[in-house]
Amino acid sequence: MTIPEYDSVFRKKLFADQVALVTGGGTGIGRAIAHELAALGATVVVAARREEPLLETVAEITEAGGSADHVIVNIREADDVEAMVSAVVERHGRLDLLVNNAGGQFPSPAEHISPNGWRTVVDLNLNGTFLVTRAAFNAWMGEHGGSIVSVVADMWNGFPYMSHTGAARAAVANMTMSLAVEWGSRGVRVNAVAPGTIYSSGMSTYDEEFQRTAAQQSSRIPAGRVGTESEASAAVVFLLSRAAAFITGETLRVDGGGSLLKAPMVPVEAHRNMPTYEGFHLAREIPEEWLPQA
Ligand SMILES: CCCCCCCCCCC/C=C/C(=O)SCCNC(=O)CCNC(=O)[C@H](O)C(C)(C)COP(=O)(O)OP(=O)(O)OC[C@H]1O[C@@H](n2cnc3c(N)ncnc32)[C@H](O)[C@@H]1OP(=O)(O)O
Ligand SMILES: NC(=O)C1=CN([C@@H]2O[C@H](COP(=O)(O)OP(=O)(O)OC[C@H]3O[C@@H](n4cnc5c(N)ncnc54)[C@H](OP(=O)(O)O)[C@@H]3O)[C@@H](O)[C@H]2O)C=CC1
Repeated sequence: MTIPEYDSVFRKKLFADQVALVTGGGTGIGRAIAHELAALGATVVVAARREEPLLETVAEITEAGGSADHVIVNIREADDVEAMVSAVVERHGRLDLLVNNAGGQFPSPAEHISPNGWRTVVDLNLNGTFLVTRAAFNAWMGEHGGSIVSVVADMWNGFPYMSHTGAARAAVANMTMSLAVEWGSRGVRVNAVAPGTIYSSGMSTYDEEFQRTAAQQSSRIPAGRVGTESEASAAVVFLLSRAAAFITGETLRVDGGGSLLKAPMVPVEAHRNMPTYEGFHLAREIPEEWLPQA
């Protein structure tokens, strides 16, 4: 099958002569970002643990007329990360753009997350993101400038049943602000994109029940639907580009307005387990009909 070039809204040579590293670039949102950057002239290196999806994405980009390459990495391993960034700079001579897109988690009530499960998700989404960011700065960007975008998540009102990832992504948003301040004088911009529910290929890594819950999110999104991989990619590409030259330390929500609603992602079970406080004996008692009905 012939692969058409990515139909980006941005202009063709926006990233000509620039080198981009996209972690998790073999699948889903990362793959869309890799395609879009390549269509806009960047040489793109995609990196992840599984080689097959990386090879497929590289082949697609090459077929579409772009320039791409891959590196195998586990971003949770500091040595792997150093080797990845060194390989990019050795092979391509520079590293202008970094997209920290690799990430993931599993749904679970907090009390059932094992210590190792918590550590694994925090290691991947927070520590891994830091390791890659630090390596890119030390190997190239600290001296030559650059632009970094990390993919986080809609965690502003907490992330029930994915509390590990909520904590890790909030920490990345905070780290984004710190690094924007520390590295501004080195010509490095640091931003993040927070997707809401995106119908990405990553959704099929979850079981049917989770996917059903995710599909039902449309009713609590002002846009009336979930998002596409391209919609997440466009926001990342904008923040990487010169059009965002005066934006740093920002986390841009790409969620169709979903994070503005107070409605929880999962309903609260009806219960009467939260005792009231009445410090004043003349205070009104909440009447029966205002309490949850069985
Ligand atoms: C019902 C909930 C709310 C619904 C809301 C709907 C709204 C949708 C919003 C969607 C937002 C986010 C979307 C996405 O991010 S899309 C997809 C991104 N991709 C992924 O998430 C990839 C899938 N996940 C994983 O690959 C893994 O979860 C992980 C990232 C953790 C990588 O695991 P790894 O293979 O390295 O880890 P191990 O298998 O070795 O396990 C390490 C410890 O973690 C425990 N674990 C792993 N999976 C689970 C599980 N499903 N449940 C419980 N525990 C798990 C595992 O047992 C290990 O711990 P122990 O050693 O103690 O056993
Ligand atoms: N889809 C959605 O609704 C949302 C997605 N996100 C986030 O967006 C990002 C992209 O997700 P999406 O495209 O949907 O899902 P995918 O599961 O397709 O993407 C996750 C990517 O991360 C890579 N990855 C995972 N662990 C590691 C690791 N230890 N080292 C290197 N690479 C790793 C995976 O490749 P491999 O397994 O080969 O290593 C995969 O390519 C993720 O961070 C995700 O959590 C955030 C909010 C909502």
